[in-house]
Amino acid sequence: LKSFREVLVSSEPDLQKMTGLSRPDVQELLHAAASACRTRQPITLQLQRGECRRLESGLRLGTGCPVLDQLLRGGLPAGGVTELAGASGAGKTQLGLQLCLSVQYPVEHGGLSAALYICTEDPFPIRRLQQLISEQPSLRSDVPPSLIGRLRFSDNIYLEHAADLQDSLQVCLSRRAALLLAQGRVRLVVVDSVAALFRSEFQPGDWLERNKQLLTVSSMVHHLSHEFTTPVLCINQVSPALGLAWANQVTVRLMLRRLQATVSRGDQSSALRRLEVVFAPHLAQSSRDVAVWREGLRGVLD
Ligand SMILES: Nc1ncnc2c1ncn2[C@@H]1O[C@H](COP(=O)(O)OP(=O)(O)OP(=O)(O)O)[C@@H](O)[C@H]1O
Repeated sequence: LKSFREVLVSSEPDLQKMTGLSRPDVQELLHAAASACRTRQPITLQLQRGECRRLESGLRLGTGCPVLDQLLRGGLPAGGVTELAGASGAGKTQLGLQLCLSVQYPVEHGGLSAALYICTEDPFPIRRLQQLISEQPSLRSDVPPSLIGRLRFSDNIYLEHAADLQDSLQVCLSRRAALLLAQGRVRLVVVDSVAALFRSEFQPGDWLERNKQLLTVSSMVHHLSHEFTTPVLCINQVSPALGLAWANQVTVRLMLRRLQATVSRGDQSSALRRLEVVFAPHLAQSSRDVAVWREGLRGVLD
């Protein structure tokens, strides 16, 4: 062994064989060689689970429900892509609609501005949106009713229907969404759903082209979110159906599951759901039980 490099590129067992030294002595040799090569003192980083400074102080978009906001530490991060995954009927669209309303409140009530809602598969549920609007005073008892009365919710949701990937969704994201965000007219983008287009447009054999397109879409939403410090919510029916190319661009992944149990309240009943943080740099892996009521998605307290 003639150089530090030779020591450092050898494995512990090889060094033991070459030198006849004991394991602790070989470890000492490696430490000594590493210290001799180091020109600067090492910096110690303390990483704590659930702590991420970049998102720590950042702006959040509240959901309108204190239980969900507590789970999400204030709501959706303004600079990041959140994926909401779950089976059909789980209530993903309900949460997407609710966020389109909560974004319209003043910042002190957890809002930001207006919303852009991009539908790919199903038509936009306009009737349900109208019901959610009329039920806002019941959901948002924290906001003065006079303020709620002044908000013109349906005037501040831009709707787009993107029926295919390249001609519609990519054009919508790169042109219309970018323009609305640059003009400051919108501060939330919901895509409902990304997976639907990939499911319908690609056969299993087209994986290379599929991954290429996926990367294009995922980097587009990522770019929009960071460039304009805007929360982007991507609703997907199954996850992680889109694979690694997609997963790498998502900041937060949430999963909404419909459970067997039912909960009742007055004349209403709802299937119990569980909203779970699958991963997020600033959140612990945790969950809350929720129900879908006339006024929207709300945490169910024990
Ligand atoms: N007016 C309402 N009052 C109470 N609950 C409602 C109301 N409208 C819808 N829901 C609940 O929301 C469910 C549908 O949720 P949603 O459309 O968000 O599902 P999803 O997860 O988006 O499904 P998909 O992937 O098929 O679009 C219904 O099954 C019902 O339980």
